[in-house]
Amino acid sequence: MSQRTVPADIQARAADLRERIEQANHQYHVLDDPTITDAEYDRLMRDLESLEAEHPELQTPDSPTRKVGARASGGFNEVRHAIPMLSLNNAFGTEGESEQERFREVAEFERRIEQTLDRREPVFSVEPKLDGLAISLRYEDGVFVQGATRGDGETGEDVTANLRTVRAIPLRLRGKDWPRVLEVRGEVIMLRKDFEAFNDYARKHDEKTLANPRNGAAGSLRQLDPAITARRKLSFFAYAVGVVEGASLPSTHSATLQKLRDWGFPVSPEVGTAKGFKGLIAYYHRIGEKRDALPYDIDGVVYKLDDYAGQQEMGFVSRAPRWAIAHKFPAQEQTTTVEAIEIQIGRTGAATPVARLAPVQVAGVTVTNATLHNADQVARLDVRVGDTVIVRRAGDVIPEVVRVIAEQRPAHTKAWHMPSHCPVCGSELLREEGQAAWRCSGGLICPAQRKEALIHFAGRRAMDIEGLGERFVDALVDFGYVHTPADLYKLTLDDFLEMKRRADERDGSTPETVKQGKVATKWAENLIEAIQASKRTTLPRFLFGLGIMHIGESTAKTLAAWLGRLEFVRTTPEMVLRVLPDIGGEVAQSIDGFFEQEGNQKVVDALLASGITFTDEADPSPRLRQKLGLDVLLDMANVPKLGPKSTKQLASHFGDLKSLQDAGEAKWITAGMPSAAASNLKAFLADPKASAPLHEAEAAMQRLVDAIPQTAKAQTAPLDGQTYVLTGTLTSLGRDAATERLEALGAKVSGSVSKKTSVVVAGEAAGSKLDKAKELGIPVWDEGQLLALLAEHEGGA
Ligand SMILES: NC(=O)c1ccc[n+]([C@@H]2O[C@H](COP(=O)([O-])OP(=O)(O)OC[C@H]3O[C@@H](n4cnc5c(N)ncnc54)[C@H](O)[C@@H]3O)[C@@H](O)[C@H]2O)c1
Ligand SMILES: [Zn+2]
Repeated sequence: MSQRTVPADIQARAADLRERIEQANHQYHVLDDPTITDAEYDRLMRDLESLEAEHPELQTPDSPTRKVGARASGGFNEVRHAIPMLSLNNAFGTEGESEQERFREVAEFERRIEQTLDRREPVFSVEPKLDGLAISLRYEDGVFVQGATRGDGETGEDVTANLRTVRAIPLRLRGKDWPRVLEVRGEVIMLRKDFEAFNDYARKHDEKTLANPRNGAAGSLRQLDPAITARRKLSFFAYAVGVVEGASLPSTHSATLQKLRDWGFPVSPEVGTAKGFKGLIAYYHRIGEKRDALPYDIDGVVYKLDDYAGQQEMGFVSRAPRWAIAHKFPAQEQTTTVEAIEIQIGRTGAATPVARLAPVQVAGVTVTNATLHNADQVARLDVRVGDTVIVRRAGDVIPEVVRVIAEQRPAHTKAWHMPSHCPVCGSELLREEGQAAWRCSGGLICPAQRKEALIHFAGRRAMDIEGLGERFVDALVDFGYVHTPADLYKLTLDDFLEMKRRADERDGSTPETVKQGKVATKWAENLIEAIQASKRTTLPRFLFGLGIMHIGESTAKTLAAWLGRLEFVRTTPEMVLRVLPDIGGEVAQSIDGFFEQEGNQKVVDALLASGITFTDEADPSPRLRQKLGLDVLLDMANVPKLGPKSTKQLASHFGDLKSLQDAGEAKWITAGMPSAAASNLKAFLADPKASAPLHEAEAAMQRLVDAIPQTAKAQTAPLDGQTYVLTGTLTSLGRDAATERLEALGAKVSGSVSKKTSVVVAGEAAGSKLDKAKELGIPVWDEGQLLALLAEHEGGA
């Protein structure tokens, strides 16, 4: 056999390439789950092609170099294509001086057509090469009857039901002059924005993400349940026709595309015509520059000889026409290795894991970092330092790691975990329940969050410093005038004028001070006045302004209402904070953690030293007495077998921890405690590590109770346990004031109506909440009724 003339190692290489290509084809075309990048696939294919060219004896009719796609077996009916759906030959750029050299393959393609047809500078249809899935749509008497995938070019899959859910595909043709039978070919794609939206959702809900839009399109179209296809937004562009019966088409491809537009098919607006090699390359550059801004992924452009007579004459090779070629762009996905996984802290404190990569060219740009989005995504992909990964860069989206190539993982890698502390400021990283994102808790002291923290601090609902907007905060921080909110109170008129001058200079605008002389200092005087005025504030505003994680306005109010003074908010340990209403473990931990941080303590001290005073500081609420005590402490201890009944008994017998401990096990049992629980409690108290927080909590409780004036009765607030919902415009009171006053009386104010709502107060133009209230039979009041309630109780408080 002639094969014997080919050296064994070459034969082995060809066999190896074929196997790898077949495997990749199966992954890509049948499973919609590629394991190598297109760039790598193209390299394998090129290697095989050149081996086969050098050793023609190696060529076999079933070589992947001669085949189109793959025959799928996905549970769909088969559709035979009367006219085969072919592939395209590819042209890649190479190194070279002139464009003729760099685009040698395109030049050869064009020259060959010139020579064969004996025509100078033929006209081509030039089109973006959409990166999706080729399909064929059959229309009979103007009605869509069948749609199929390309498959192996001869036989595809019947995906009619799924295609009917793609909006861009007309179910009925427009106009009248269409052929009785018309087959339209084109690409089903997923727009980048739909792809991003799909993945955003998946990452938030801890579901599998799509690797890229082409995968999204192919995977979605080949779902057995059309409802799933309908939910994934797919788009379509037409670029060719197949079978045509009962009418003749124009004589050129470009005129046919115009007809398709008239009949209601979307054709890419980037499609045009060009003359000769120069025209082709000009188009390539033009679309290349536009590539990032296009709403969809393209992996190149396609040049097609425009007139059908010429196409006929050029004919076909095994798997592709000779009258067309795909000119590829640099690939949007490449493989590289992960050198480190680091954390980046955003303006709002969000911690994003970022992969540091061995530098790699992706879509024409050197990429050294890629986002991993969030900790869940790292876990889902199981990205590790040392891994070989596929990186994708498309459009203006930041490059991202889309998958790990598991087979190439080196030995001894370790799974990655979110670090416990912020790399910028050292504060703890915390995660909100049910949220994918981790955040740095060092709001005030974290340089990464400085600007956002200042804007929050100065905000209307916090310290309310009018006029201190984003632009000034940017400048104050960038030029080093302000590091923490406390620095604001030290700023002088000269600081502001100087800062503004530099900001204007940086923005390239003419400084107003120069333009208008003295008058222009008024704004700075006003700002300083606003800063000084903000010193007289309320405790909830101040607490909210500190930007402690999880502390919204309402939690700030709860803290102030129960603990009374900043001093107590600062010193009450987590365990005790938890007994306050609506303050769960996470919130308590966050408050405690914040005030334990030395940097935060310094900032708060500096703020107080600058003269901040609270108009509403008060004694701790007398209601606290009921919430504190030995029974509550023992509850916190979580001693096994110690139920609420024994806790109560012990508390009433012994009063505090010390008396309890002094009394000893025997007396506890006499006091009614089960012996098993007693020995557990004994062990607990004997272990200083376990019981220390309890002692600390008891001391904090004592401080609070001591601060409650002896005369104050342990009264409950008049509206305790009631929930109000405010809706519409409250004209005489305003919603904020109404909320504040209701809460001061012990009521809860909620944003949504539920069965637990006591009353809905409806102002002007109240909307859906009113309907909901009626539906649930909840009393609806007007503003007058609310005012009457407030007057009744506020007088007596
Ligand atoms: N990563 C992998 O494992 C893997 C495996 C197999 C194939 N692939 C990718 O697929 C390519 C080969 O697949 P192929 O045979 O479909 O070839 P192709 O994608 O290079 O070219 C043919 C296809 O281009 C598409 N196309 C887009 N715009 C077009 C237009 N305006 N006019 C005509 N066609 C247009 C059609 O779907 C057509 O079928 C490879 O180069 C590689 O990029 C990747
Ligand atoms: Zn930080």
